[in-house]
Amino acid sequence: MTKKIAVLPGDGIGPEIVAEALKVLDCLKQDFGLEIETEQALIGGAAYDVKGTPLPEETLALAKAADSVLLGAVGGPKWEPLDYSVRPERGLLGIRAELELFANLRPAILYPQLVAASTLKPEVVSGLDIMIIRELTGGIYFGRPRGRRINENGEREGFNTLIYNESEIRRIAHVAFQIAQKRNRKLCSVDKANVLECTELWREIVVEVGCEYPDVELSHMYVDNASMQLVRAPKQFDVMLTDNMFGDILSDCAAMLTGSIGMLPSASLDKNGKGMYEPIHGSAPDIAGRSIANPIATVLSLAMLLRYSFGDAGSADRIEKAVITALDAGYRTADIYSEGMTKVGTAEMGDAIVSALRSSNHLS
Ligand SMILES: NC(=O)c1ccc[n+]([C@@H]2O[C@H](COP(=O)([O-])OP(=O)(O)OC[C@H]3O[C@@H](n4cnc5c(N)ncnc54)[C@H](O)[C@@H]3O)[C@@H](O)[C@H]2O)c1
Ligand SMILES: CC(C)[C@H](C(=O)O)[C@@H](O)C(=O)O
Ligand SMILES: [Mg+2]
Repeated sequence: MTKKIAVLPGDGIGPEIVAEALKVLDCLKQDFGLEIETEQALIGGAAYDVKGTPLPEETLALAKAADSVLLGAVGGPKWEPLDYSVRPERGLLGIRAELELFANLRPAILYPQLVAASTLKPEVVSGLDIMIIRELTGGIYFGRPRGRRINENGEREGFNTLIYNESEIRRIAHVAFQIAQKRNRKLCSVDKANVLECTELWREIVVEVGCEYPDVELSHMYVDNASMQLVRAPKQFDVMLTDNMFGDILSDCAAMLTGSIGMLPSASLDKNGKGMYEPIHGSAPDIAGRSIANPIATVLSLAMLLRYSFGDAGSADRIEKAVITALDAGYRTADIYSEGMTKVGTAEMGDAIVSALRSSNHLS
């Protein structure tokens, strides 16, 4: 049966990078017979400009009705003067919450072709393959009360609430342990249990859930140390489990170990495995409209979509191999460029991936 993907390009570089992922999808449909239909809708700044809201009702309805969602990126200085409630990022947080996408999987893999682009020395980083599991619908991002007020001294105050209940921690911990079981049976839970009660509870629950997975070696690390260890000796990690805000920060940090933030895809899943897929980076306003953004994170997000939401590991593998072939051929967008390589723009990188995909069909 034909499956449907809701495509939400967003703003900034979002439409540029999503266009390349759609080229890859078209190739899979034409050359490999995939039966998938797509429908686009507005989100973020693009939606605000037309509809006055970053998450129009019809976008949410489409996302709910579709089998899966592919998203580009949202946000930028153009919308920063707006009230927080209608900023582009609100659209993204809103759709994550509405679809109950609590499990965010952010794999950080260093392709051998990009060792020179990593910020770390080859011997420290070669072979890097980490899976960061980030809780996505709770914690300080969503905790209440939140807001701004004038305090008793007449000063302005801003406040947010870091809150997790037991079941929220338990369900993301189960996801992390199950992923660890399929990988190298090593899980590091990252928290700030030495200071914050909320993450003290996090650690307690993770230990409890861990009793159900005796085959997984569980360790704990404070987030400040974890960020240092990530850039000192990242290969000590296999699966990392952490909360919403720490996961946001640690995944950007891990991205640079792989050469660029333009390389990291993500899957955000609900309890039934329905998901939304997006690169971990933002709308990159500094390079938007110049056709130089790296589309690989978005193309790899499409691969994750096919693997996790549609159970099509074959097509996902094909896309990942095509990315490797394009890198092998020396194509590099500016963010991953190193001497001797061929510098290309967003569309040329997409074309190189599509042509690698096509040739893999002729070879098979
Ligand atoms: N998922 C999302 O939609 C998402 C994620 C992060 C940030 N944002 C939003 O994006 C806006 C810009 O945020 P920011 O500048 O802090 O982070 P950003 O990730 O957009 O950009 C950070 C830096 O990385 C570069 N970069 C990002 N993606 C790239 C790509 N594919 N290829 C090459 N270079 C790339 C940018 O040019 C910039 O120099 C903000 O409004 C922020 O809230 C959105
Ligand atoms: C834009 C923002 C709301 C978002 C987040 O903090 O979750 C982004 O940084 C991400 O990593 O997906
Ligand atoms: Mg982020």
